[in-house]
Amino acid sequence: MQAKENFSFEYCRETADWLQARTKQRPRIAIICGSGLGLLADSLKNQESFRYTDIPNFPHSTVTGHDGHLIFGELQGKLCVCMKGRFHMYEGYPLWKVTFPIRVFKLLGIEILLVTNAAGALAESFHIGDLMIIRDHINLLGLAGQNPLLGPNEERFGPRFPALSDAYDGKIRALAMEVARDLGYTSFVKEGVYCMVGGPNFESIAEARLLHLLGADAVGMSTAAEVVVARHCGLRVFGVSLITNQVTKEYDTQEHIDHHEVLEVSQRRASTLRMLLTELVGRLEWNSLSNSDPEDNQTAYQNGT
Ligand SMILES: O=P(O)(O)O[C@H]1O[C@H](CO)[C@@H](O)[C@H]1O
Ligand SMILES: Nc1nc2[nH]cnc2c(=O)[nH]1
Repeated sequence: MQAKENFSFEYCRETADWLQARTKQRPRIAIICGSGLGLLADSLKNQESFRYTDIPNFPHSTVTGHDGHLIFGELQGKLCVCMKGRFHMYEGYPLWKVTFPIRVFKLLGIEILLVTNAAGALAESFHIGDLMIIRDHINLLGLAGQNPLLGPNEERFGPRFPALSDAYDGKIRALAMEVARDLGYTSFVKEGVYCMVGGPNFESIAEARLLHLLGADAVGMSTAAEVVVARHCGLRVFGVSLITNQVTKEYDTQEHIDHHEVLEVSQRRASTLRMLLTELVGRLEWNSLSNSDPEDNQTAYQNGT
């Protein structure tokens, strides 16, 4: 149990206010770029960029492939805020800090969170370079008691006991599949279950076999904790994993995954992932996804109000 430090509403508010005092952009979509996947952030138009080290209360990126900038801008005419680099528990951050930006996003008016990550394949049918739309997750840390929502519940964000049975938005997943079909991506866009482990080591053979037996199709060291916090505060979530490696499940192999290989594949496939997400963002229709009207915020920004 965290004793002293934790999320507080005021702490998140301070960060959100700091950002809103420095940009007139009022996005409703937030995107988290996984390892080596920052290309998407670079393609935002009318960018306003903030270094994590300058943002009050924000953790700092320490991992190669996680640049450490929060970028506001437009994608397909829609205002977005993009984390070019995320935080992981293995960096030494408690999970409430790993997921701190999600609650800041909520206070910024974000309604939809798009998460990306690099992940290793456990399913035999997955290949390096595939994109896995996340249907569900196994939050291994959460099951073991390491949850970002530990501690007193902040009712202004959400309920004590949030449901997670519909964590990954069905409508957005269906739309993404439609986009994949239209782009001719169906041969390498799959759906599956992502498992979050703590890292930083990659899996032993026995661990890989266990995770596969548990129903995981891909494994990584992020995302599920972010999604727990996002769902707690009512954000709609879409997630996609880029399969950067096969997780070894056999003892007679000489293969050894390393982070350079993960980054090499991420960077090689980043433009494909960017295409899928750009097209998806372009097709997100607020009316069919939520009850509120995005025009309010878009107009406010365009008028400079
Ligand atoms: O999940 P993202 O941030 O994409 O990064 C993945 O890549 C790193 C391992 O190479 C780990 O941090 C793993 O979680
Ligand atoms: N835990 C884990 N994280 C990854 N991130 C990218 N590939 C992997 C992997 O094989 N295992």
